[in-house]
Amino acid sequence: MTALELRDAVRVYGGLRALDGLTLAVEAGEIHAIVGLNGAGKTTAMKALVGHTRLDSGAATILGAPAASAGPVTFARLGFVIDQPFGYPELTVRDNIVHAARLHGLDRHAAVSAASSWIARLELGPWAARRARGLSLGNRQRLGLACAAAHDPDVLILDEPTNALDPAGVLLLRDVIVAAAARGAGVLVSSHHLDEVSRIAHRITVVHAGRVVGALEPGHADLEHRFFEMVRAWDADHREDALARQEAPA
Ligand SMILES: Nc1ncnc2c1ncn2[C@@H]1O[C@H](COP(=O)(O)OP(=O)(O)OP(=O)(O)O)[C@@H](O)[C@H]1O
Repeated sequence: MTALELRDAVRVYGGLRALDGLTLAVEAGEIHAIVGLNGAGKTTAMKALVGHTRLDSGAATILGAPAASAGPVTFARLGFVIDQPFGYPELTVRDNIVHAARLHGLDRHAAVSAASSWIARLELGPWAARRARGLSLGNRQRLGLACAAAHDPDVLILDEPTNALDPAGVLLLRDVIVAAAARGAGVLVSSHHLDEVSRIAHRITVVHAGRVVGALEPGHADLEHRFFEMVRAWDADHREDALARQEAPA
């Protein structure tokens, strides 16, 4: 089953085509990584998939439902961290996870139990009773992951989840992603760390200038080199588009 799909997605901000005909899909049980330079369109693609930005044309679907009009039943099956990790600053780490799980449909007992197990799993124990506003960036990222994943979603979307994580956090995150896919969830993850995505992704798609410009083979040597080759080849073939992107008004 297709967990997520963007088809011919176009999103224009001012004069800039943040998405310019982007098409990609994530199947159930699949880890699909998107990689690209700053400004390539990765976050915009994810926002379109969760209905946080509208498309000018094309389609975005979650579990077969149009993303823009997906209701609570669909959203209860989705978990995501896009841009800022989720977390109410005034709530404790534990209460944040409980509330996130409740918002995703778990009853109180299941939510409390999920919070305890995710605090242990992401090694957040020392901070469980602290308010989120006092957390370090890395621990906020761990909390955001727990809030996105504590209800065992069928679809998980993670935008650069390793950003602020220490090496222990990266290992924990890797386990969460691999385990989610192993139980059948579709996972879409964006990253600048080709080595990291190469370890876990089933598919790596290169996004550039708001579109798909190629795919990298996970586990293959010298992914950076191949990545830059693809990006430069596109720029060379589309000099005017590349220049227009640099000069587009903000
Ligand atoms: N709300 C907005 N208003 C105007 N322009 C925007 C907006 N959101 C994104 N953009 C522009 O759209 C383009 C794609 O941005 P996006 O955040 O999707 O890139 P990205 O691939 O996630 O980049 P990064 O790796 O830096 O996070 C960029 O040029 C960005 O400046």
